[in-house]
Amino acid sequence: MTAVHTDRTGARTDQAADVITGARERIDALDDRIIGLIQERMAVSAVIQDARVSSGGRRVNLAREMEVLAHYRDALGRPGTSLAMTMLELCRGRI
Ligand SMILES: O=C(O)C(=O)C[C@]1(C(=O)O)C=C[C@@H](O)C=C1
Repeated sequence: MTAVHTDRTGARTDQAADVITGARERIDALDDRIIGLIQERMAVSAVIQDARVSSGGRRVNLAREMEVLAHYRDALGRPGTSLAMTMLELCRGRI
């Protein structure tokens, strides 16, 4: 690769392109696992919500959602709150 060439990695050298390609494969594998965990979380959340609704309760439990939001914020900072909100929307739909 010449110094001015950029391939789909955006790298300017073959060495950097190899590092990026390898790291992207790891990211793709991690994303597959993360998506699988999210789907598993959605299924567990549905069990909880169904049990609550079947018992006459409400689908949503805001006190518990505050705990979930705090958990993500404490671990990941402010963007963690946004991530948790998206996760909750995936698990219980929009409110
Ligand atoms: O923990 C519960 O009570 C749930 O229903 C699970 C869950 C969640 O996905 O974390 C989903 C909906 C509720 O509003 C709160 C939390």
